[in-house]
Amino acid sequence: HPPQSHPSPAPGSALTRPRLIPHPPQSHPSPAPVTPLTRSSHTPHPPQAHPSPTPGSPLTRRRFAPHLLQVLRARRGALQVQVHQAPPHALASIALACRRGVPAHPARLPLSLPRCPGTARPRPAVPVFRCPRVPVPSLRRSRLCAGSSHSLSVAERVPQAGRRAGQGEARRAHRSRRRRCDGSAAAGAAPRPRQRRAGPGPRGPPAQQVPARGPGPHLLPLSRGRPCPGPVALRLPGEPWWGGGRAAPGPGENRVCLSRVCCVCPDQGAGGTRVCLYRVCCAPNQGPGGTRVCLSRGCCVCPDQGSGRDPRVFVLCVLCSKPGPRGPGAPRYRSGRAFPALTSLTGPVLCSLRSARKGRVPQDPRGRWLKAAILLLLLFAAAGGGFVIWSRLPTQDGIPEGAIPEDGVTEVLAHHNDNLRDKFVEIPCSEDYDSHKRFAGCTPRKCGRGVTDAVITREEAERIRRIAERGLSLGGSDGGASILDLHSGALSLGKHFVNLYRYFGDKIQDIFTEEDFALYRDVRQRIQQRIAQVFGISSSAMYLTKPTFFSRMNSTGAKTTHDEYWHPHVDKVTYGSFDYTSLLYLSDYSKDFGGGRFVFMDADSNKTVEPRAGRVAFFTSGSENLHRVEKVQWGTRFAVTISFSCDPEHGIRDPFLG
Ligand SMILES: O=C(O)CCC(=O)C(=O)O
Ligand SMILES: [Fe+2]
Repeated sequence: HPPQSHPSPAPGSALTRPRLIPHPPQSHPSPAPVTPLTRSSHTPHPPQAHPSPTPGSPLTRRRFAPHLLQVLRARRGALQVQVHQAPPHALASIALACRRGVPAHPARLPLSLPRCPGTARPRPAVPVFRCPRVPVPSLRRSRLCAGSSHSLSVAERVPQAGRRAGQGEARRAHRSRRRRCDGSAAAGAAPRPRQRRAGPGPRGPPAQQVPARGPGPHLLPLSRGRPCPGPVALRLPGEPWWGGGRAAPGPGENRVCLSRVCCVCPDQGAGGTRVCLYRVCCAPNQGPGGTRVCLSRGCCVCPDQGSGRDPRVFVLCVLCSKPGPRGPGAPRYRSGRAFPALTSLTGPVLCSLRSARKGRVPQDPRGRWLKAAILLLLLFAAAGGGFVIWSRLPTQDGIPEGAIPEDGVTEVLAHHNDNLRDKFVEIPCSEDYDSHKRFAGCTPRKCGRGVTDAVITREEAERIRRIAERGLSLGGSDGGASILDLHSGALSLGKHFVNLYRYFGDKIQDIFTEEDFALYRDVRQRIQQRIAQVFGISSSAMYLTKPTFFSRMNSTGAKTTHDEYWHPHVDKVTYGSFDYTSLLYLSDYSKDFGGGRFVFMDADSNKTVEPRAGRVAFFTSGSENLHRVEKVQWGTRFAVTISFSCDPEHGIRDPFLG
């Protein structure tokens, strides 16, 4: 479902590209007559035809922003491969880590990037240099783990720290982690940073695109978790739960502690987990955060933010577990008990009962007793608190029952039978925009959400829907969500995407007419003007950005994470470049399809927008507008996501035929 994973976009910036639509007909003969793509007949052009990562030397910390390192190291040091073939979610996380300046699309990068030489200083590819350095608190100074990237940078430091400091803390932590969590306990095995796989997010790539390397953690289902102990949320009372934490500046800016030994950095996560960490985990018993489950004393996950069994969520937690120093000066729980060292944290136990056994080293009996006690405790918790946990288990769509009311408790912001002239609700802006370059006359100062049925007529919507139907009929996802991006040509096909323009070449004119495209351009122009008017900004300071795409959703089960459109997400986090999102609905809720309502997820309640042909919903893209789409229950839902950025560098052109 990620429009970013456009199969083969033309290199170069969309703004400078002489021709937006690539037509390399020689190598890809166009089929005639125009027929739907089938897997046997189409010739995909996926840069994602991932070559195996080129082994490079470990990237040194000195050279890379740790955030970025995190992302890159997650692909085992294969910088060039990582960046080049980065699936959309990885790019998003790089962008997130770097905050800005990271190319928005892999195609803008040189296709063959230099290897990182074994010993010499690595010569990283373009994006690395574009990342501003962000100070990360040193391990020694910080007793709290500052989230995944911090922890990962611990892992990075291990070999050096180990050599230098012998039995240093980092080395112990690393050994312990390996022994318990990654199943690679064999003596002498090379230190291996945890593979982080970005979560699905609303538009994550298929998991199989990021193959796990080596034995991964043996994951236990979330149901073995237990409700969180009181979190130390760095949040002021009364602050909205999405209002962010008050914590140290820098990457830990939004850091929120789930316990005294585990903090997360919402601004550093990747993929779906980043949505999870993005405030939700951090919400102390409010909103979706109420569904938070702790896998260990210091490690919580949000089952409502993606599959609770998602290893990515888990791994992040593992990385979070970090022991505080021992000794008299060591920090203590409120109870007065000292923080346990990592070896006695329950995280690893939960992480891998099996692998922990395999790689076990002799332990002192106290540790064993402690473990037994913890296990017993968990058993009791499972029995006694069974109902609580059960009631919070994710439902089929990944949303724990009770956490997000399905019906009844929600407020309807826009009913499908209403014909709304203009409805607008102003809400305070989140801080998301502060971490991006601001553009006068565009970057939101006034935030909110609006719905209007007065910009696009139902007839226009119907015509647009027919364009979508025509295009999507040529392909279509195996799962319940298909996309068509007229700008890049990306079209869902089976479990992947193909480039419509490449495939059909000039034959594309048999599918679409210039009239179709003119209508599409006109419609987006009018939506842009309305957004500008409502938010009091200048329309000319807004740039259409990618992904802008048609979506077709039905009740077919998801076959890949692309199809999982229902995850709560924040567009600015998911897509990076978005400042204003708009949705033009092309079919009617309750007439053409059931389910599939758009839901703003606020702390106090959910607010739904019921799609209606010609209806435009628009909102600022930051976390003040966390949202999701309900699963479609029956029928087919068509919509267009039209997105705008204030950054001209992220602008894309309208599609033209010919
Ligand atoms: O189709 C919708 O209603 C919402 C889609 C969405 O949230 C998105 O494209 O980011
Ligand atoms: Fe969205």
